[in-house]
Amino acid sequence: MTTPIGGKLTNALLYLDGVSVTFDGFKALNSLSLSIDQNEMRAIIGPNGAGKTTMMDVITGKTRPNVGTAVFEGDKDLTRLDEASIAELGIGRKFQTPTVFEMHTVEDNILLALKTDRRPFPVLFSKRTAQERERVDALLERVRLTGSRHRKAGELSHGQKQWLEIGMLLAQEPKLLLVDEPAAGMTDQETADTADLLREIAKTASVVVVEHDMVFVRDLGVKVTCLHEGSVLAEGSLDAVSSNERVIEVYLGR
Ligand SMILES: Nc1ncnc2c1ncn2[C@@H]1O[C@H](COP(=O)(O)OP(=O)(O)OP(=O)(O)O)[C@@H](O)[C@H]1O
Repeated sequence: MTTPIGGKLTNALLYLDGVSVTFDGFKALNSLSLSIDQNEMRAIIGPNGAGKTTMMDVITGKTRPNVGTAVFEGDKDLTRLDEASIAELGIGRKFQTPTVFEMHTVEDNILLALKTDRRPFPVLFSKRTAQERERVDALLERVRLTGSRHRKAGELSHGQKQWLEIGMLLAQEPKLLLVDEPAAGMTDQETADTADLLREIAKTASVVVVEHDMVFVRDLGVKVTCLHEGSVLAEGSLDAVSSNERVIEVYLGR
């Protein structure tokens, strides 16, 4: 463990140390240690079953580690908080499949996600404040959906639905955004736009992206962590990680 800094365990935004999760005797995470800085974007790669999803589950409180440290902002023990409290701290998670309100318009989806009274009736039928309108406009612009604001979310392309859901998560003003395989099923153009979008988001929040698409990971241009059998196999630039013999052996292939 590091020395406490001003009463905090670490200056990192997210700090995992020695985290293990065992399912029926099988170690899905095996003494995993990982640290994400403020405004850092990190790409997580690794073969199927490496523990990527389980790691996200630990961070969001869905799964409790058997042992280990998981701390947010230096002093918030994620292993003692439930999922709702962790979301409230500012940790947002984007699952692989987009979940938007298909029958509502794009802008109403964003409005529903704003950090205000989120019950559908007051949100959709009460008068919107000028401030809310401004926030919705800014979020739509950010996720490249201004031109589609009046369309039903169900009519959007797969890539646009992913952006809409990212916009809904941004409406919650996360400090850390966890994103699971955002490029899966996207066109090349959508994939490139998504890399741009995530880089923009990383100017104001930290982002952890789990991804198998190496072209996309290269485009992100960030530090990469390769997981294998529940712990970190290699970490560094994509060039360094992808030329690591063990990474080639267990993941990238020859
Ligand atoms: N609830 C569970 N019960 C039993 N085993 C589980 C459970 N969740 C995950 N596992 C096992 O733990 C290991 C790690 O799984 P995990 O889903 O975290 O890997 P992953 O890196 O996300 O893989 P993928 O790339 O396929 O999504 C796998 O072998 C998986 O079968």
